[in-house]
Amino acid sequence: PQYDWTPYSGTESEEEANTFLKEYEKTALIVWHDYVEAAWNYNTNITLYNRQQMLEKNFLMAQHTLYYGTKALQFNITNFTDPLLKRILWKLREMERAILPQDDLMEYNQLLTNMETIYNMGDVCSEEGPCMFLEPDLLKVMAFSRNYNELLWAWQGWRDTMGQQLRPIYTRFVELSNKAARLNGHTDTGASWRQIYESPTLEQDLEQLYQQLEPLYLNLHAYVRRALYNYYGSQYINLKGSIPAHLLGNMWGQSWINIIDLVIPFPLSTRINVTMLMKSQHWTPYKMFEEADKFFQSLGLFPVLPEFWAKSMLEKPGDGRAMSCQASAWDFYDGKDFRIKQCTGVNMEDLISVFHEMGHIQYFMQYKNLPLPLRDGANPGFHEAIGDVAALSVSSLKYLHNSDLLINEIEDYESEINFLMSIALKKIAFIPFSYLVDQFRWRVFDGRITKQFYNKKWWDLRLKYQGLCPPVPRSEEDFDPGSKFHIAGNVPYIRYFISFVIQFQFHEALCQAAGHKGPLHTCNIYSSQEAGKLLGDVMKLGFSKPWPEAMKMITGQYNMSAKPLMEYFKPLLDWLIAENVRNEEVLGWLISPNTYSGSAMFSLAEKKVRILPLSLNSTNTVAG
Ligand SMILES: C[C@H](N[C@H](C(=O)O)[C@@H]1CCCN1C(=O)[C@@H](N)CC(=O)O)C(=O)N1CCC[C@H]1C(=O)O
Ligand SMILES: [Zn+2]
Repeated sequence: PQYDWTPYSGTESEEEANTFLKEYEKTALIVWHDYVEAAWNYNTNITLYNRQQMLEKNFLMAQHTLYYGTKALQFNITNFTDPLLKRILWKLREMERAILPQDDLMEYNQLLTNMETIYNMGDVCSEEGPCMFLEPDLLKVMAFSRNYNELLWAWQGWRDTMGQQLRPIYTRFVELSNKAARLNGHTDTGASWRQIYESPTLEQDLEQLYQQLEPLYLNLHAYVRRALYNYYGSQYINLKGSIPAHLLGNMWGQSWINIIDLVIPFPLSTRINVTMLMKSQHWTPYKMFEEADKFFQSLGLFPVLPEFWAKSMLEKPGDGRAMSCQASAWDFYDGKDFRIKQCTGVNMEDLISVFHEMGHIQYFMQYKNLPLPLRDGANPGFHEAIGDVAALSVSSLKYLHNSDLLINEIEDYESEINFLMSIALKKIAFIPFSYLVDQFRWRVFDGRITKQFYNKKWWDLRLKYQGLCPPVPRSEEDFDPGSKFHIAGNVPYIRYFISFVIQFQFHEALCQAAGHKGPLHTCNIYSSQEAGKLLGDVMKLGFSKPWPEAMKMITGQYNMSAKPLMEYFKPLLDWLIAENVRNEEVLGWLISPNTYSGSAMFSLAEKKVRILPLSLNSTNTVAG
């Protein structure tokens, strides 16, 4: 497109603004599609050529964003009446990196692509055997090894590979990111990330939700710490302390589902081993995606389109190419091309991931006819929640039984607790992690965390919220946050914390619409058109209304609430409290002096042990 930089007078009418938006839309569709296509080619096949193409297309897209964003600023929208027109112009004004001077923009994109490339091509090598990539090799070790030192090898190896390389790049990246944020009128990048939620009390609201959920986490943490103590012994586990971060079955300790064999409450009762049944029934990745597609159709929602099956990458190709295996969903903004890239394995954890990604695809399809700037979730947490809401039904014993993924299901108390534990190991364990990632980044962006303390502050937050500690001393030569995809790839993370809270609100509302009777955790909304309509109507809104209105459409209330989540896990919390009382557990962990090698930093010893009134029904916490 040719850019005519003559400024508007500021007296333009709404009609002229609408003409402007039509031109914007026509050109944006082309420029965005070209960029997404190039990004897809790079992420599915990392070569120098594909990387160069992606950088070029990103640069062209940035020029387009800068031109139309600058023009959008010249309209005097205060006297406009059309709310949608005002909302779209408001959205266009946020130009993010495109506002940077060209050399800064080039550097910004180089830094970001370097971090992504390092992350996607990172591997850990040892004397014997081939080098291991993160996915699936190292993730398999973290999930299935029960050898303390083998787990440490994978955990430390990945951080050694990632940390030292990413630290200098990330430090410079933060500077440029903040420069762009300030040019866009924000104080820093974190402020511009939070603005999308349109809520002046966002941080307080989130802290309040966290406080409500903390007792659930503290009880799960104490119970799992006991189980790990029983397995690994007292020389590795301190029953009053934090848990070594590499023993939870996951590279980041964000989901504990893989150690269910060590923590299952009633080992002799119904053991859900969906993975084993999927393999014995010869499931394939393709069938896993078909299962998810069928689920959404059963709700009266859209089936995925032919392009999805033709153009997605549902398995890692066997040709040894370098690619990003982090599962992701892609909107090509042409109303028919929507894809998923996932290195899918035939197992339950990946089936849940399939539903998560297919939730994004469903959202893309539902809002595909909206003006481009409104093709987004009501807020990013909404986009993350859709697939997980479906997965809550799919994980239910009823659904698993109907799809022959569960045999001899006995609906007794013990199998109920076993079931709730399996869900809690994913959902409750994730709460503190998903909360702390952007607590860290907001502070890095606003300067409360300065670059010489990146790693210490990261571990302070990991200790404070997750009650995890590094199994070996860490120093400021390391950059452990960089071991996580979303930090290397600069993808905000608070959206997942929000999703994990609101998905239970959605689940409760959809179960009610589906006429479900009985405890929330037994609900399965499969084939409920009523539930599907609620969800579909909200997705069709896209970003056209502030998210509290979308929230009200589904749940009848405007705000986020932890109640449905607490309600869902109530039977488990009661069991956990009783179990922890019986074992005389100390809830919480010592915030002991952390010794850091290298720069020999010491943090002040805060002897803060949380002692909870362990009465059976109170779940409030009192800081000791
Ligand atoms: C496995 C999942 N992959 C992300 C997702 O699906 O959100 C990918 C990578 C980052 C963004 N993304 C997208 O696909 C976006 N295009 C979606 C959109 O359109 O907004 C992921 O990273 N998850 C899921 C649970 C927590 C987190 C994790 O694994 O830590
Ligand atoms: Zn997602």
